[in-house]
Amino acid sequence: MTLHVYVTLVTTDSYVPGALVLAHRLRDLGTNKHLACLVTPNNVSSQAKTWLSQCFHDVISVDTIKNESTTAMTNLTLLGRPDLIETLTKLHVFRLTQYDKIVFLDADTYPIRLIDDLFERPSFSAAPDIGWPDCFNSGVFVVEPSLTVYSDLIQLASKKGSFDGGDQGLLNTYFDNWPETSAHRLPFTYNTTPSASYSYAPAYVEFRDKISVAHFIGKQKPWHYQRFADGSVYQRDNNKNDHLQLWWDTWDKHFDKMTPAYLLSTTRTIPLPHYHHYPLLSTPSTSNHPITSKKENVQSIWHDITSSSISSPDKNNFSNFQPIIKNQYHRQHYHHHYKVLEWE
Ligand SMILES: O=c1ccn([C@@H]2O[C@H](COP(=O)(O)OP(=O)(O)O[C@H]3O[C@H](CO)[C@@H](O)[C@H](O)[C@H]3O)[C@@H](O)[C@H]2O)c(=O)[nH]1
Ligand SMILES: [Mn+2]
Repeated sequence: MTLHVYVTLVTTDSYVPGALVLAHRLRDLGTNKHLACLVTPNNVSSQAKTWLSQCFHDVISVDTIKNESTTAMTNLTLLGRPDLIETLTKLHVFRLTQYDKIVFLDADTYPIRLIDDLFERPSFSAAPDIGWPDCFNSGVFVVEPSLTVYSDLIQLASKKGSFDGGDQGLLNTYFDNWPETSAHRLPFTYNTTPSASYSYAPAYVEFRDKISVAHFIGKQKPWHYQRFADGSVYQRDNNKNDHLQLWWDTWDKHFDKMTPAYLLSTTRTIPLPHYHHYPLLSTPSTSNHPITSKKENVQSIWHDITSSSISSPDKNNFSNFQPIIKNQYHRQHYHHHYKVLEWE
């Protein structure tokens, strides 16, 4: 029997919510395939591993592959994602020869429909990247593991490095004939990046019903969003993204009201999705809004939080709010991030 497996990767606790929702969603869509999650020993807590092992058939511990060269750091800075220093760990997927065929999915992907047909695609298949369609995006790919390819990739990483500092640059250098081989080119609907949909909005409207996988690329992940008391996701931009709501619907389906609180009380290291128990603190406006460019405004929001009359059992547990403000602030004003953290 051929062993077909969906594989994802978690190198930090901060991506655990993504992996949990992904596994549940794949099952909700009716797949009978095996589900596996790669985890690294350093930044994934044992609490997180327990949760993952309840959702995945296999939780496989792998070494961190860190790209610490100066060039890698420069390239990742160019990409605006210095946090992706460990994504070469994804290369371990190539050496999972205990499986015959793998559909790899980033922890920030969300299947819209059953995608088992991907296992019929040849190795190596991937979909174009929205930023440079002659490169593939490495958040979704189909592969037959091979130790030779794995060691070639490791060698390439140490000799030549990755042009973006992450796995995507390296894989595109290795599979450099990909843009010319149509059999290996998955439709963009298998790796649609709604967070970047502004680049061709009319196409997004025209083809949205054909989307198979949404991929929330970039710094802002679905589990970072605030929600209104009715559970709807709070989105600032006019470019509203329905997929975000679907992601949260899956979260709500599988994790009851008490789950996040329970998790937070047992470990404070997993930044779990912000539960909608908390209403938004203020109506969006330029002067009094969580997303603000001024330190003073952040301070005033902090004051709103600490003195608010919101009645919630966790009213005094302000640490629940803190990550949200950090994240929103980070997204808008990346360069001030560390200053703000210090200030907090
Ligand atoms: O702190 C981290 C960072 C990454 N990951 C894992 O690595 C994946 C890639 O990181 P992600 O934040 O999803 O990157 P993207 O925003 O999707 O950026 C692009 O660039 C990355 C680096 O080349 C590629 O890995 C992605 O597939 C590609 O879409 C995640 O989904 C997780 O599975 C973690 O577990 N913890
Ligand atoms: Mn991703």
